[in-house]
Amino acid sequence: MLLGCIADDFTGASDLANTLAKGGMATMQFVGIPDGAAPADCEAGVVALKSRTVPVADAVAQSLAACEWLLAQGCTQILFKYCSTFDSTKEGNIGPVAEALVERLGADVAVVCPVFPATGRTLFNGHLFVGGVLLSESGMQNHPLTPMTDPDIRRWLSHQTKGEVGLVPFSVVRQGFDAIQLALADEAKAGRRLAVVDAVADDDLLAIGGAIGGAKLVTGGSGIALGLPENFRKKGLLSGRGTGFTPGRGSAAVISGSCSTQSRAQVKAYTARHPGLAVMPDEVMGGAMTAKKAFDHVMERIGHAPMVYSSADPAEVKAAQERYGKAEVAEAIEGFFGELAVMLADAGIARLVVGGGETSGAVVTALEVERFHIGPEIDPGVPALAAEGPRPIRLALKSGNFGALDFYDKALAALGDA
Ligand SMILES: Nc1ncnc2c1ncn2[C@@H]1O[C@H](COP(=O)(O)OP(=O)(O)OP(=O)(O)O)[C@@H](O)[C@H]1O
Ligand SMILES: O=C(O)[C@@H](O)C(=O)CO
Repeated sequence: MLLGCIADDFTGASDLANTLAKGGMATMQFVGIPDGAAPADCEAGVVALKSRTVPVADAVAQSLAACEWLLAQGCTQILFKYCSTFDSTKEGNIGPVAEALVERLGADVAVVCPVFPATGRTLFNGHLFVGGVLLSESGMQNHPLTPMTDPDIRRWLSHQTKGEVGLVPFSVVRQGFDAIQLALADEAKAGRRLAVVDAVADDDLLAIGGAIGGAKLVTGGSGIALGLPENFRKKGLLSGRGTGFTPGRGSAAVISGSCSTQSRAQVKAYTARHPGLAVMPDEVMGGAMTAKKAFDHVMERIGHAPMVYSSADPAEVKAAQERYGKAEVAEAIEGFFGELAVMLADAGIARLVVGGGETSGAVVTALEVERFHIGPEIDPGVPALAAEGPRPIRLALKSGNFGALDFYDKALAALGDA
């Protein structure tokens, strides 16, 4: 393995794996830290953790353990992937994990670059924009777990770190390779181990990627990986082999546990043309709706690729959280979807599409997936996946905010056919 990646959630991991596979690296996504060695032909490995919102010490310990495993596989560069909207609180976890990795790897300086232009995330003078709007005005200020109330990424990260955080502004990035390398060397000389780097377009990310070919540690969203495969290709290290993904054949279903605005619009578009079962928190909490009931409902309509969804608007979500507790209702719904996914896979469903990061984590864990082969991109940041493990199902894991309105139809087609 050449490039070792640590992702702080499951959908983020497949977003990054998608970029690396598109860049021509033989890429695998691992679910947690594997017990044994990676397959010998894996050039980029992405270890998917669920560490975005766990206590800081747990996130650091899990990330360091993933780093050790990746180093043992021969990786010469480590990439720490977090969300393109920099999802974190003032306490962490991005800063503490990044600093622990800097220390472990003896890195001079690591870039901090959440930029992902294809989904509208750009960074200018250290300020993060989502679709042209400042992060703190983009809706992310209302995120239930990691409200992003400050768009100044250097300032936000500084709350989380022991050391000072640097900045390589766009005026430098636009000058290209040499200027970026010089600026990063200056940050290192000044003792700044983390430097936020501006970028507004893919070309900027390619230039930054070229300039950090020799870096021991890279941190960012999936965009920062755009230029990395070329560094390995130039050294003649890439085989040019495919990723090992093959499409599935058989019936399909969709699960949506994401309540984001985009997910709710996608659910509406999908259920206008396919059967849909809306699942209410009250029913799940009270036992009126069980995974078995939903399973029977799906199986009666299986020829039409039905969807089961709990996606609801913010007022309904808030009401359910107030009634039962935020963690309790999330756990119950995630458990419900995990159980449903196992029943569907065991009944021979060949293709399953899941909406929502936490929901995806619950489903993938319940299915006991060990690793994924990466298939074609469905929409920016979301690839088709072929699972290895006790249930070799084809899956797509969609981040809440990603995907076009017709995402679910496109995803089912990308996963195979009936
Ligand atoms: N109707 C509902 N009421 C309350 N909570 C819900 C409801 N439906 C889903 N949930 C919970 O809300 C959370 C949704 O998080 P999830 O990560 O799956 O989606 P997301 O936040 O939109 O996606 P991402 O993390 O990729 O941006 C889950 O824990 C889910 O169980
Ligand atoms: O970077 C992103 O926005 C996504 O890959 C993600 O991490 C969603 O949870």
